Amino acid sequence: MIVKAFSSSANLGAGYDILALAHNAFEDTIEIEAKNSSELDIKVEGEGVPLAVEKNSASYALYELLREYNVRAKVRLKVIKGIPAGLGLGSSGASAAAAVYGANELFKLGLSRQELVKFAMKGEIASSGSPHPDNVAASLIGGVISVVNPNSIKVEQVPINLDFELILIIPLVKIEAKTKKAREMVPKQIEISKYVANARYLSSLILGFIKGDRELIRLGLNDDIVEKSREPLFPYYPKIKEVSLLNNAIGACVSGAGPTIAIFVDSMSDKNKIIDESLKVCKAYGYECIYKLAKVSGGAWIERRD
Ligand SMILES: Nc1ncnc2c1ncn2[C@@H]1O[C@H](COP(=O)(O)OP(=O)(O)O)[C@@H](O)[C@H]1O
Ligand SMILES: N[C@@H](CCOP(=O)(O)O)C(=O)O
Repeated sequence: MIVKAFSSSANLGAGYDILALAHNAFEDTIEIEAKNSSELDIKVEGEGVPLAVEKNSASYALYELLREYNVRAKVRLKVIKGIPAGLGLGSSGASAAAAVYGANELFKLGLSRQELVKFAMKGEIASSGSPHPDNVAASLIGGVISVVNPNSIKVEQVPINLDFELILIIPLVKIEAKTKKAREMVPKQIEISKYVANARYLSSLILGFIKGDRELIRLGLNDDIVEKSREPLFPYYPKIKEVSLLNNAIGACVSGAGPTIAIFVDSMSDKNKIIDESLKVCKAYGYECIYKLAKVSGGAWIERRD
């Protein structure tokens, strides 16, 4: 069986560990097949990813799912990366999402996409040390998702009533254990005024998506807490955001834990100028960046069943 899942941008605006968006910028592919066996055994194959079951987000998630449902089988799991890892594009989350989605079909477990989030998110323990559900939920379910409850895992799709696309500004860097480091940078305590400002942004962003209100989305694509605390990882971000807004972008935010920047644009935005100016900002800060256009995408899918 061949399964695919798209990349994602998490932490939209002030939606840290809450709001994420699946997009068709890149996709991961998982090959999964199983033979009968008296016990569960998973063999990981792939290039450029850890091959130890407990170190690969896809096999870690798969193991948790199959153990929970007492599946005894010899499973071959091949991870074929299309999403560059460590750049804030939900790379670890996408293959975990594809792995559990494929296993659910292969072993006829009958779980919903929402129910599979609980297992896919465990895969993020392998990649970042924390089971954050946002990326995997977006890659599993598609669209824009909001993690309403991380414990009972309640995830809802946010209706999107504005036509927009993304310009992803992607620095070609390698930050070892990037998301793990980025999560350690988030403050444990904040002033109430910062909480209220971020709650306003989040409210504005979600209302903007639902009402299709460009101005509300622009107001909502801000974060005074997490993005600010992680800025040393992407010093070019404030300037990229400034030049994007000057050229009539809807707004911009850090994609996941970065270093990629997601710029929301529509027919009113000067896309070419935003791309040119943003790449110049990258250079000015000493980074080599590429850009990728993307649209909101669907969730994981079965490419081939046999
Ligand atoms: N299946 C996988 N796909 C991508 N990265 C993985 C996978 N399994 C484990 N990893 C590890 O996770 C890290 C990348 O994940 P992360 O830091 O969350 O960045 P991102 O999700 O932005 O790609 C890398 O260190 C990589 O070795
Ligand atoms: N909410 C997470 C999102 C990480 O996204 P990634 O694409 O950078 O892995 C976090 O900010 O830790």
